[in-house]
Amino acid sequence: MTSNNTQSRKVEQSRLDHVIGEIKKRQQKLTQSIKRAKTEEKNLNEHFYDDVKINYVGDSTTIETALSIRQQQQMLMERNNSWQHASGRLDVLEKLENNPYFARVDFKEKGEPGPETIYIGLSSFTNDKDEFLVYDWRAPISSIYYDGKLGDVTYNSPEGKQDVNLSLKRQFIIKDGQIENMFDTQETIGDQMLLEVLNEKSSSQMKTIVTTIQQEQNAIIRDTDSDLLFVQGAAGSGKTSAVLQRIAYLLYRYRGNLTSDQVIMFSPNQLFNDYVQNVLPELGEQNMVQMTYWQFASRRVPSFKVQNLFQQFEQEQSPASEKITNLKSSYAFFNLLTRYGNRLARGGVQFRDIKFRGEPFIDKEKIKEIYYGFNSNYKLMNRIEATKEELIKILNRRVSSEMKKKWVQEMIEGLSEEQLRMFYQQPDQEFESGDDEYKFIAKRIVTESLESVAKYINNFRFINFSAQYNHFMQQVPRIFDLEEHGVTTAEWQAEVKQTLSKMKAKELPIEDVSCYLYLYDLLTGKTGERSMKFVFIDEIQDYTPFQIAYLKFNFPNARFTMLGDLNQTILATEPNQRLLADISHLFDPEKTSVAQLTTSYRSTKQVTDFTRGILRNGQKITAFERIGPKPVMVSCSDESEMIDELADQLTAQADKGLTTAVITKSLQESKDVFNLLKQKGVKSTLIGSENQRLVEGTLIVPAYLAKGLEFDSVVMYNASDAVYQKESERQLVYTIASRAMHTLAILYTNQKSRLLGDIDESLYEVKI
Ligand SMILES: Nc1ncnc2c1ncn2[C@@H]1O[C@H](COP(=O)(O)OP(=O)(O)OP(=O)(O)O)[C@@H](O)[C@H]1O
Repeated sequence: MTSNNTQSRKVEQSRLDHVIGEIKKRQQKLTQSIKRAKTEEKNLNEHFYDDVKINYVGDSTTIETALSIRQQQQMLMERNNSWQHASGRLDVLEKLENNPYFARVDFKEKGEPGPETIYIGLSSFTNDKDEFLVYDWRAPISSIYYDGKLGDVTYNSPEGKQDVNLSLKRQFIIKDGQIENMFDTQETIGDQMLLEVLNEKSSSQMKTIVTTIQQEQNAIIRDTDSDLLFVQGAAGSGKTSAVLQRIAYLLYRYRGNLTSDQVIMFSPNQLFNDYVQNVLPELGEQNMVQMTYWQFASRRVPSFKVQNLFQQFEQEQSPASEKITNLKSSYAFFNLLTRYGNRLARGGVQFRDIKFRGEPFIDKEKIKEIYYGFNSNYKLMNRIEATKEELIKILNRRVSSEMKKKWVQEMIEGLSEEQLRMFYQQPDQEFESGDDEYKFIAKRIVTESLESVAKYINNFRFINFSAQYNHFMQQVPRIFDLEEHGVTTAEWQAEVKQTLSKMKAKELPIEDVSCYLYLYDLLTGKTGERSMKFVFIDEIQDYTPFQIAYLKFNFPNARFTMLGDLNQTILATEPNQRLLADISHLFDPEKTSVAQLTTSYRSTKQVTDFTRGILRNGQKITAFERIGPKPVMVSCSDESEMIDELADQLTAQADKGLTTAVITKSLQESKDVFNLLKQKGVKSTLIGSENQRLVEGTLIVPAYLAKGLEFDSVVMYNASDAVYQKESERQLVYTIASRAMHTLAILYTNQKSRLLGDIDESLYEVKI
């Protein structure tokens, strides 16, 4: 129902004018107080020492001086904090000024007399009398806007569940301080508003969805009970959107106890990081920490080159090595490593000599004796710490014997007067005798030289981690039933050989890097990043159970939100089938929630109905009623016709100012298409690496980089049967096609991929 009744619109506009007036007044006040605080800070800085009582006589006065300095510093800091806080607030007000709110709800609380009216916007705003003119969309009461139909509704407040009766729900579209449109709605969030939002063009940056959050999404956003919140959602159902608003919600809900650096989000690739980076700032919050699993793992092993996304996607694996990759990625393998780690308390740790000046200094036999000399109930962590302490003690004891060595004598003899003086504590240092001076210098030389050894010990370099990983792999057939996982001992041995030669060449396959890091952590007693409170993992279907278990181990105090679409696995690895079952072992079932999002908002009904047809055992996917053209399948006689067809389509799209992505299977094919188009004078941008930025216009992008993104129009290039044949590629085909918002074209030569064969013919047009 639309409420464009002129009278009520006038009333709303005049209320809006009033609120904007108040916001402007507040802005002025804040600007002045920032100015004042800045001037005060400047003055304080300039006259810092004027007000500090400096007195160098006697101990007590020095303390007084220090106190006085501290007080000055504190004042400075307070001024600084206050203007920084005020300027943060000013940023928010700037956002509110043009568009202070997007909704109004009227409701009556049980037992209260008249109905109350509240307005909901991006952030709260109160007038000088502390009356709320706007409520933050994250406030407990705002939930009724997203959750309830008119009538009785319940919401969660800090005091518990509250019942209210909702009598009006009004949505506004406000631009530059003017109400452009307003609707009254009975429903949770009126389709009309949603339609307006969804009909907009795509952009290279994701937008916020606060004005149209859907009820199921609201439940995900506001969940504060679960240790694990697992969101399964169809392509385009708003998983990523919901989760970004969830982060904003959590930062609001736990303000004071949670900062954005205690929230981390793992994303599928760096392109995606760029795509979502504006959402939180638009909501007035700072971005969380964001990285890919590859970045997370490879920064910890700087001496290795970790296999990247491109290599993973484009590698051809033999069936045997595929089986082994699956095994190494499994939860069973994670448990095996844990068991192996426990056994190391009894024997098997691989030590390395500690050398000094190229000579063995403490040999590995000695280190082993120390390490295993401690009480048998010592855990690995205590054992290594105690060993470290013992080795440092040995090091300290060796200083005096080392001082008598010939190299020290030679070194001192070779020093000029000036160089010698550099070792003095103070330039005019005096010694009782030449012998004293010699001893002093010798001690300094030796301690300085031994510093590198101390560092070596402190960094646990006396353990040879590569050899340890090798030892583990050699042990596997003895401590694990390989046959049960369909792997023969011979296959395993061949794999070990290959991994070792890769490690010699300083390369680590992605599945090995997690094992390697976990083993490292077990041995050194590293217990992860304990300060991280919330971990978000997007596209969870592309993670292996091992990686998830390792992330859980690495963030022991965090609550997890995992989002995924089990229909969109881009890397066709088998353990994903058991992903949910494996994950559930890691969390308390009482504290685990599973949410489903089934409506696809990204694509038109025609595109969604078509893409659903690609899936065999697809989860339930409902199309949102937004109408567009049917997808088109274009059969071309050969490659050159396919490029001609593509060029025609792109030219037509570009005229409409739409962003089109041409998605190919491999990077090489993207490069070829890009060059061929260039020859034809068609402008496009090749997205060949994760480090690029998304731009408007025509993009050529390989499938594995299109993950999580969306475009007005998608052309799936070369969807021929020769290219997409394997059943395991069905989800990849689905992922590609489901990137389209408004139009989708599929080009192929000869025969279209068999994976597109089951789609009902009424769902697409054919062009020959
Ligand atoms: N409640 C909503 N209101 C308006 N737009 C929405 C809403 N929910 C989702 N959308 C839009 O739908 C599109 C898809 O959302 P999003 O990328 O979050 O989906 P996803 O589930 O993460 O998709 P995929 O798994 O395919 O990457 C985005 O353009 C988003 O803005």
